[in-house]
Amino acid sequence: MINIKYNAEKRELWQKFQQLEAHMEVFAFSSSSSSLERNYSHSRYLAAARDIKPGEVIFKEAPLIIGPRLESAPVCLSCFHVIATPHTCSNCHLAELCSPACETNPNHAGKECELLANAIISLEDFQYLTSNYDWVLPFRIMINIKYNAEKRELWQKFQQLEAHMEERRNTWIWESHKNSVIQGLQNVGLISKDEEEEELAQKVCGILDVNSFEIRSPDQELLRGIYLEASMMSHDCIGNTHLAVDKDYVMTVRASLPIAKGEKILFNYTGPLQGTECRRDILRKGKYFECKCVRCDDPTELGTYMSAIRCPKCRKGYIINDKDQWACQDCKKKFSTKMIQTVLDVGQGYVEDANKFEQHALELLLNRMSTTFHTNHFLMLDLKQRLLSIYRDMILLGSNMSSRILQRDIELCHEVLPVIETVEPGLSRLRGITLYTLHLPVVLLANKEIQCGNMDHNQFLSKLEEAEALLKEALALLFYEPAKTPEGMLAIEAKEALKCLRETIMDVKDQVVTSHMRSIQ
Ligand SMILES: C[S@@+](CC[C@H](N)C(=O)[O-])C[C@H]1O[C@@H](n2cnc3c(N)ncnc32)[C@H](O)[C@@H]1O
Repeated sequence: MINIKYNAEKRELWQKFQQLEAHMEVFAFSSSSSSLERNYSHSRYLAAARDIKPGEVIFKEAPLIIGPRLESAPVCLSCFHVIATPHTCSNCHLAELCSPACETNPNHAGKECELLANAIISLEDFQYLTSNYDWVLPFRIMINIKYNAEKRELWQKFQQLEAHMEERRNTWIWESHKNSVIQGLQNVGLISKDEEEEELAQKVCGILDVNSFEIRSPDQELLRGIYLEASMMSHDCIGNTHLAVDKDYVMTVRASLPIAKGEKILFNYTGPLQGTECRRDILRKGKYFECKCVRCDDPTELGTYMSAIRCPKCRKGYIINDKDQWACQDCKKKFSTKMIQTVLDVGQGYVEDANKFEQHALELLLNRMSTTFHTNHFLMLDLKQRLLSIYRDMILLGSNMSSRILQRDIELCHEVLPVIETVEPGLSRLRGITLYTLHLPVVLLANKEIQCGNMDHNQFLSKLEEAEALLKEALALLFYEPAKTPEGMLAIEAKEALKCLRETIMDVKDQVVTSHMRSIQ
């Protein structure tokens, strides 16, 4: 300690010493379903301690800490509801809350409130602290975990999370945290201008950036939270887990696919419907590694062609990226990354502008973009998802939709389902939502057809049974969603819809039997 740690000249050696393995926590997370392992590069990961079936709970975990994201809308620092009418805490005169009742909420009351109350700050610092949220989570980690003797063990576990300090040092993110978070912590008197304290604060920021999970507040605003065990899951662009966070922010990690004993427990750190370049970029810039999973290694993205562009030369083939070279699969013409990026940027621009488009304009755009992009291209999937959500809302609001639009709704569902099944196989929230969405036009169209006399009772019955099978499958997938989340509420709706549909099916079956009896009398 005296020669290395407290010797400013040996800062680098102290850092190297600290990075040596101490085996502090090797068995700390071991449970009956998962164990903590290390790979050849000493990076830690979770592995199955036994064979795990889809739907089985691997572990449940409460967050170590939660707080607003770096660029959050104004949320109450106590209850995380979006602030409608701001209320400044009457004790610290700094924290923005949503009501006086939130002053006593333990998320803010106590040490945090006291420290902020005693901070001597300038008007400029005050303005910064009240209009930014980036300092809140590092601040909470420091006061609640680091400076809390009862949480020494948790602080040690937190400190052992990957921070990628060397990759981040002196980069834009390092400078940005220095000018915002670190200054914020200094302003409220939590850390001094000492180099070692700044280094520690940078480490806290790095750990938060690399390991936080995005979670949703009661009104769906995104927050970030640290889950010590869950953060040990490695990434794969095809995960084998299903994560759900309930209203108390407790996370349940279930197997989404069968996981054999010894296999890694994996979670997709990015979105399932993002293209390879985009996923790799997020992982490179935010998690500091190159993904080498089977999906990233396959230029066709497991046959989905989610990043493929139509070849402007032969107009038959698709341009895909094989080992950093974009080329048409058919005519073999090569294209520069710059040109592909330009095409993507233009497409991205159209999709962003389409944010407020209504259904007709979105359909036109989708049609226009289909001359450039593969039907499963991630930009096309984005538009298709938006259309599906518009059609779902129209049906649920009781709009009178034509048979043509209902057919189109069914067609879109059938276009996106195979992609979802490939990139998020097994227990998939997205598939559950899409199956629920699909059953609606199937029922409505069948009702229209029988009313117009285009369908007999047997055909009607078989369509209703098709919708019943879709709903049953949707329910089996949405069953794991915590109540009070949008997906949990959809699961309740799906359960009700299934009950009604089964009653209708019974009635129709009675009618079929009655008409059959009549016909033979
Ligand atoms: C949330 S942490 C996971 C736990 C971490 N391995 C540890 O030892 O603390 C994320 C970090 O793990 C590593 N990692 C996760 N998945 C990876 C993968 N598929 N390939 C390479 N590194 C990975 C990266 O360093 C990444 O920044």
